[in-house]
Amino acid sequence: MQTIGVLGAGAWGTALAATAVKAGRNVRVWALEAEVAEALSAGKGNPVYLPGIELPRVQASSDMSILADCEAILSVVPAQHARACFNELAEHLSPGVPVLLCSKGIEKKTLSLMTDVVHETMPKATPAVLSGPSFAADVARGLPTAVTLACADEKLGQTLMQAIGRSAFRPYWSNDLIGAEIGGAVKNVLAIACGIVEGLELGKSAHAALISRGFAEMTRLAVAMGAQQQTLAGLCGLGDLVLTCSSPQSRNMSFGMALGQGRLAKDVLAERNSVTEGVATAPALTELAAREGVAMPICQAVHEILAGQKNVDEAMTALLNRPFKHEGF
Ligand SMILES: NC(=O)C1=CN([C@@H]2O[C@H](COP(=O)(O)OP(=O)(O)OC[C@H]3O[C@@H](n4cnc5c(N)ncnc54)[C@H](O)[C@@H]3O)[C@@H](O)[C@H]2O)C=CC1
Ligand SMILES: O=C(CO)COP(=O)(O)O
Repeated sequence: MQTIGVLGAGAWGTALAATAVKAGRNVRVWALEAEVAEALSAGKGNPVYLPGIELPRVQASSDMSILADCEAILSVVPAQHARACFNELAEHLSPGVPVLLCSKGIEKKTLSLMTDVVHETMPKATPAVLSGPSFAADVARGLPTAVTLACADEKLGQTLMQAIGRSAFRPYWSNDLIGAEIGGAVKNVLAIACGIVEGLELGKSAHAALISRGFAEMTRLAVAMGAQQQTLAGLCGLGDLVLTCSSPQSRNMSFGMALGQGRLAKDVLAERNSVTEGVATAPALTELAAREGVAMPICQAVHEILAGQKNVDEAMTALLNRPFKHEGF
């Protein structure tokens, strides 16, 4: 597998393109913005979404035909834009090409996971999932990182791992796509909750309790949707939850911190050009949890705050006054 396409040139798409180049691949990138594509093609990196990071020259364009003939595609567009992008990508994709889903979210309108969106829009593509604790800036700087690469076919999984992996970027194979997807999507909503706890200065004990009880929510939903429980204990579940809930480098966590400090969601979001995936995933998760009959009180509290149904203090009081119960998942 020599030629890799990257759909989406935000911070993560850029970091993954850099990784694939370092792993020895030819890399072609589709960027929404022509100026981003021009900068990437000129060897100037991505001054809009990942400034200050060097990226050796890649072929980039804002015309999606650049991805035709790639042997694998890394999809790194925000979850709410994936369907529209895949509809366009379908015209350029050869049958059977693996599409490695690297974004973390659930489609709000349909409650679809990204693999579902691939099946619906590109039925001949082979979906796989890449998810785990990995800040784009860390990966682009070549700092050590490990991620889950979930793919139903182990041989194809090995091929994809060889294509993009290297010593500083270590993929681990799993056959559990649903577990990998749910882990990545839920941790973003929980990171907003952790940020709120941090912004309210409720202390590290509350923070740790939230991570543990949030992990129980993530696992419950994933298992109800057919995932293996052990997947959630891995990089794409607990690993990413710990990373994202522990650092204001996370957009979701820093967004939550701002809410905890009394700022309005719309004001914080208006200041950003980057995506805060948990904002769209929170309402989707609340609906999914109801559909699957699982309790996700922390994620629901985040949704209620974002929907203006409760303020931060009311949501926190409601969580703290839930009945005492058995600790299990
Ligand atoms: N930044 C990170 O450290 C990591 C991000 N991710 C995931 O990767 C995905 C992309 O995030 P980032 O690369 O950080 O994005 P970003 O926040 O750096 O940039 C936003 C991206 O959204 C794109 N965009 C905006 N409107 C669009 C539209 N209508 N159609 C298609 N694309 C559109 C922009 O072109 C840009 O590429 C998200 O799902 C995120 O959760 C996953 C792991 C790490
Ligand atoms: O997914 C990430 C790290 O694994 C990035 O998290 P944020 O989108 O919250 O910055």
